[in-house]
Amino acid sequence: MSRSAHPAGPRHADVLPEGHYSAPPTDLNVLDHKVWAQTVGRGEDGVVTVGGVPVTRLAEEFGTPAYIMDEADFRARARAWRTAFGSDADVFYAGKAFLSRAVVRWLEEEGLNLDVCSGGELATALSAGMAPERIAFHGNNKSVAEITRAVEAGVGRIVLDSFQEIARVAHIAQSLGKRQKVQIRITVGVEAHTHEFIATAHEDQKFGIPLAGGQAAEAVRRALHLDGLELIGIHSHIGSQIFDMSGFEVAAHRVVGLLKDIRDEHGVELPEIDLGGGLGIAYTSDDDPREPHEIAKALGEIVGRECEAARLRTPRISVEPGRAVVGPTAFTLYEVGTVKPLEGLRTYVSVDGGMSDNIRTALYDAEYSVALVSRASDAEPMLVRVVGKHCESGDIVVKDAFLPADLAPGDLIAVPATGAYCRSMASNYNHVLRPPVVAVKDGEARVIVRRETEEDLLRLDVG
Ligand SMILES: Cc1ncc(COP(=O)(O)O)c(C=O)c1O
Ligand SMILES: N[C@@H](CCCC[NH3+])C(=O)O
Repeated sequence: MSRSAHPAGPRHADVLPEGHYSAPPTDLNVLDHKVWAQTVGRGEDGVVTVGGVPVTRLAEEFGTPAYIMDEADFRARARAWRTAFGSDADVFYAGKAFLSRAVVRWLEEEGLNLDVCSGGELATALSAGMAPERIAFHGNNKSVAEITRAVEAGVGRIVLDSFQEIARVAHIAQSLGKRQKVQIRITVGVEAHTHEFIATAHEDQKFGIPLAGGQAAEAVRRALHLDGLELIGIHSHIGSQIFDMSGFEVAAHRVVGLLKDIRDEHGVELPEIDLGGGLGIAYTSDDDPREPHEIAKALGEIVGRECEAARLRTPRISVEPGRAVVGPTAFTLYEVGTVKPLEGLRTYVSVDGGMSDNIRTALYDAEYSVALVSRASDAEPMLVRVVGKHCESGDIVVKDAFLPADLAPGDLIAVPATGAYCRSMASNYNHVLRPPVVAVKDGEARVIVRRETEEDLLRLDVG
């Protein structure tokens, strides 16, 4: 995710501080569709529209800050994954990226399944009418209550993450008189090229059972002999926001290797493998994401080739994209509150949200871009840091970016590519109310997750 510092042109060369900014774009009014949702555009009056609706109308009707989601774009991306993987594979959307009942319905209509990783996500899916057999249940520490609910509901699979969980799920299923379909999540020992907090396939982290030292093989041995379990496959998820395909390829190779060992030891050919999510998206114009059909082709080829060499029946593949489906489909709309130029440094632009609606910059040093969306401007670019309203100097939304020098309080600015892991990781820090999610399509806008109110906040405070 790193970018190198560029000389920023004569106007800035003598005043720019150390940083990781690119040169200012030649025209700040242009919106790059690498990072903006597909139906976003700038009208003749300079106001940005999405799904045919001007952002000024959205701000008036729904307030700011707000996450604005392009429903047509979400559906198109979901469909692109479905089409790329075809009928021999399953696509499980990872609900942790962003989940709401409307999203569950879109997924069902577009033919995607759903990965949930908590009782809350499971409850959301079930309450929206998702067929339980299309749900995969994840997590490294599912509670007994969560497992019981999932087994009772009849989820399509539970992904087992530890030896204790193998025994726990078997016991719960058996006591409910059921045989639960399960996969075992293994750690393939790949160092994914991403931020260390979101890499999950190296050995020294909490997820999965290591392939190393025969541990995964031992987990399979146990699962195959427990009456409450039907072992249907092996799962691997190497991390998130990954551009380099080689990690996925190594993972696929090692998972197929384990299938072969299982066949050789037990005479059983497991019918499925899941290769997780993790495909990166463009947060800035410097990022070059891979397309679903590229990953489908690469994974299909490697699994097919290796299974043929091992004389294994090719298992059904599944994948779990989250960010790559929903990330690019939304932007966060903010109103500018104050504009504070710091001589020789940069201009601090304070917005009406911050780290409570987007923690990713503080947590992962993530990079974002930003644009003035309530009007066009021909003013010179100025180097800005977009910050929130929280009592924290690390409350940064966009670390280094350029906005027009005539930016003023009351202007609307928007940060694109905030569909994934922003609303789902939002907090009430400083008792700030979480923003709504507004879905826009064909000239219509509707709230799919409403803005939190002070009543919502106080309802929980029962002391
Ligand atoms: C098991 C599992 N599957 C899928 C995902 C989705 O990842 P991403 O949003 O990067 O596609 C995650 C999160 O990293 C995960 O932990
Ligand atoms: N929440 C992370 C990714 C973790 C994905 C879940 N395993 C992000 O915002 O990038």
